[in-house]
Amino acid sequence: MSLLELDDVSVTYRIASGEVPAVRGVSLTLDSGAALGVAGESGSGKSTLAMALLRLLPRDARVGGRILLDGEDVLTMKWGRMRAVRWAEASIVFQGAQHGLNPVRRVGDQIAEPLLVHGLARPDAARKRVAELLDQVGMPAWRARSFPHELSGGQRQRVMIAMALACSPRLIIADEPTTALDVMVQAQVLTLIKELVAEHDISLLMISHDLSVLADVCDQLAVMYAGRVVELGPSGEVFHEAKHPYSRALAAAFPTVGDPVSRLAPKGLGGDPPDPMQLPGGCSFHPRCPVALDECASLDVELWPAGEHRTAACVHVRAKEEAS
Ligand SMILES: Nc1ncnc2c1ncn2[C@@H]1O[C@H](COP(=O)(O)OP(=O)(O)OP(=O)(O)O)[C@@H](O)[C@H]1O
Repeated sequence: MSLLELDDVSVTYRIASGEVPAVRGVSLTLDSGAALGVAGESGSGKSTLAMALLRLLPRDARVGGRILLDGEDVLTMKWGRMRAVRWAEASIVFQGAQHGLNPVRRVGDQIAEPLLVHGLARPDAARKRVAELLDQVGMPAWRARSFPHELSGGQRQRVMIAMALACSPRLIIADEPTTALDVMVQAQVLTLIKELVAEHDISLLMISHDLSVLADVCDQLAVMYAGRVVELGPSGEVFHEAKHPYSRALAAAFPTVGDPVSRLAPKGLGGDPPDPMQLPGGCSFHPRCPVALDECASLDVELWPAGEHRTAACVHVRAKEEAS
């Protein structure tokens, strides 16, 4: 059964000079207990999509489509219900924990806050739960008394994860949870996320520009380009044998040391992602695509079946499918 279902979700920011179509017609599902990764370069709309899920976008953002969390449409929820859902049913871990934590409050108080606000524990029980949560993220209980500036980047990110776990949500959205960390700490935090998700049967929607990280943690991978999903499928398959030329280039941009598959992959992408206010006609990727055909300048192909449980939005995939 799907815990999260996105149906034709779009997000447009209204700014002084016009409209920015940041997310365009995204449909995805995340099953209970599963992990879905959303990959893409900077500006592809990943964070906008994540924020839309819990209605955390600024007022100038207009969201369309349907976002069903356990069958309930997030976009039409009353604010009271929305507040109850945040933390308790779905929580979010942001990129760079220094921005997510209050610098002048002890971390234990911050971890306890969602429990107290949602009336899930009285202060004494909340204190015990904080110690338990710190233990789960590999930190000693006395750290509850620390202020964020007394912790390392990795420890701060662990605190954010403890906060996200506090109310035992069914869904955690992790937006670049390890990007600001050095490689060793990144690996530790990723292992922690994997373990916690498996142990607590939590569904995970994880966002990263790094396909290799997502392939390691997630079951399914969605690759976004210019606000659209251009490829979707089991993560190992999308990472190692991507069907869309953009996913192939993205995978090649993060070669795995000693992995012959990634060494054979095409080189990283040239050029820049397009300005969403001036998207190229046809397939948005065609000006950067190494295998573009003339028709790609005018034809915007939808997601086509690309093997079992896989889809990709590319004219070559469509041609192969039509020929078979
Ligand atoms: N508040 C805003 N007002 C106007 N445009 C915005 C706003 N926030 C984001 N955008 C634009 O929406 C597009 C998608 O941005 P978003 O931050 O979702 O991308 P991203 O893939 O998460 O990038 P990154 O990895 O750099 O965080 C970008 O073109 C960005 O400039």
